[in-house]
Amino acid sequence: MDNRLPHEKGFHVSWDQLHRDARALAWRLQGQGPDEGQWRAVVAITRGGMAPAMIVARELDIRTVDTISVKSYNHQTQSAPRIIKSPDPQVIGDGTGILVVDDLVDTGRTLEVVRGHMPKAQIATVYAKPQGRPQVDTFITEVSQDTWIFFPWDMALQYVKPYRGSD
Ligand SMILES: O=P(O)(O)OC[C@H]1O[C@H](OP(=O)(O)OP(=O)(O)O)[C@H](O)[C@@H]1O
Ligand code: HPA
Ligand SMILES: [Mg+2]
Repeated sequence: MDNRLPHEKGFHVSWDQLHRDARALAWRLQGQGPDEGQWRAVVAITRGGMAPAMIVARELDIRTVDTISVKSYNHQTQSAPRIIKSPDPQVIGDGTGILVVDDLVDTGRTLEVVRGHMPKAQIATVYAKPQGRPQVDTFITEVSQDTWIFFPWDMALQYVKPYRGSD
């Protein structure tokens, strides 16, 4: 057990679970926006933030949705994050009234870059690891730092061998 690689400690999230957790995030966020509880727009951090951002925008009735693309991981290896697509500056301004949504925060480096771009935005993720927690304003479920979260868009159903048996 202890000789497993860190990413082999897996937290596997189904579409159903993701939908439930993103809805729980929307429930937690409702009424917290700066303008009578509402936000002007949602900005999804692509690509993983797009599914939860859609669900949150639907629940909170936010019709303006933009994206920011931050590239840092190649599979499970991280390099210096950089913005490869910015949201419309006329929509986001300094981030006031903007709700930024991502699937998870791990080291927090992605959100650090996003915060630099929109200092006044509120940042929400569905899942959070301890190292990245200070970068998030609102999240739903915390998982340990040595757990790798597997999302439904990265998985497929497949046969699993029984614990006992010849093959
Ligand atoms: O807190 P950090 O250590 O910076 O990691 C968190 C980020 O890493 C993943 O995105 P990734 O860069 O893999 O791109 P993707 O969303 O397109 O899969 C995840 O969706 C977060 O955006
Ligand atoms: O645990 C994770 N799962 C998927 N993508 C990620 N990007 C950083 N950490 C993770
Ligand atoms: Mg991402």
